[in-house]
Amino acid sequence: MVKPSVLVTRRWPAAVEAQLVENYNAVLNTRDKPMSPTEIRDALKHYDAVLPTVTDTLSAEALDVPAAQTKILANYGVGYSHICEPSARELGMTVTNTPDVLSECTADLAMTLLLMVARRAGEGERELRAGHWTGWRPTHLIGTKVSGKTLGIIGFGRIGQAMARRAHHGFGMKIVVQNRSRVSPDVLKLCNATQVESVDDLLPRCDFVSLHCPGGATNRHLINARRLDLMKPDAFLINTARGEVVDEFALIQALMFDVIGGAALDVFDGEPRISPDLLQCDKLVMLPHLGSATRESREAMGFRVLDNLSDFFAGRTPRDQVI
Ligand SMILES: NC(=O)c1ccc[n+]([C@@H]2O[C@H](COP(=O)([O-])OP(=O)(O)OC[C@H]3O[C@@H](n4cnc5c(N)ncnc54)[C@H](O)[C@@H]3O)[C@@H](O)[C@H]2O)c1
Ligand SMILES: O=C(O)[C@H](O)CO
Repeated sequence: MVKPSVLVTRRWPAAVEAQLVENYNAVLNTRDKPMSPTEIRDALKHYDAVLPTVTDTLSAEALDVPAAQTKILANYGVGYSHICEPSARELGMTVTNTPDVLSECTADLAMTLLLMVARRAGEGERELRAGHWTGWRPTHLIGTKVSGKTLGIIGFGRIGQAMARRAHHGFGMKIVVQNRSRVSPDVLKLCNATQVESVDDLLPRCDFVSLHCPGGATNRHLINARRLDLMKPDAFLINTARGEVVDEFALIQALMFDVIGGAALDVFDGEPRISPDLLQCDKLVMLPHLGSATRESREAMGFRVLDNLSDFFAGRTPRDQVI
């Protein structure tokens, strides 16, 4: 039997690549450079499966391929807002993602960012490495206590709940959540969380606000100038969701004019390009999209893609089918 042809758009962990090559007629991207829209369109014409990541833009334009050979986009990652849903549907393509296996590690990173921005860890490290540390003193780099404070979580799905567990059970934080749909009382009870009706209700109540909703057009600029204004002047914003969820221009203004206390970002609008103005903000911690970047999660994400592919090619519904 001819093995299905599979294109992998980036380097993946070695053990997963080895399995892909064994099971499929797989082409790996040994250059590890993001594919251009033309390369993506070309791939859709020639491969049975394309395995993209967040760095590939599968826009309406890229998916405008009349005689596509590709029947499945098996995404490496849980967020799939880089794939145009209506176009994928129109082409009859199946789309899968890799939930769960990265939730704990992404929540760890969100907590890392929360602690770093509250305790001014980035500023401290920059000062020390620049050789500007003059020694311990009572007024040096005074941060904010985390324990017992109120954390607002926008998007109470897998990662939002993992974040709440860390904050509540580890740091005694009070949890307030806002989610698109109603959260079951049993789930709220696990962290003694309160669900509010809207983002506008949540923001003024919180000392920290952490974003865990998907990106895409619907959530673009969910956090804008008006909503930043609703936050407490000493509150902190943490974003490990998607860059477009926050209006970066509004955030820069809010940081420059002390509208909020600080922010910590793992994701950026138009990444890896970073607005030069963000680099000037001292009260900002920035990491290069590291949420799921552990050996364990990245391998598990790859094996989850393999599971989805083997279901699909065996004629079964993949466990992680999202489109
Ligand atoms: N930084 C990283 O490396 C990294 C890693 C993994 C995931 N992510 C991002 O995190 C997102 C969440 O992942 P997940 O597995 O928790 O997804 P999930 O589907 O389990 O949870 C998302 C939740 O957000 C809710 N939601 C959607 N829009 C909302 C809105 N406007 N207001 C309030 N709630 C809203 C949904 O109802 C859902 O409960 C992904 O889509 C991805 O973009 C980032
Ligand atoms: O959505 C995801 O899974 C991350 O952003 C990339 O791993």
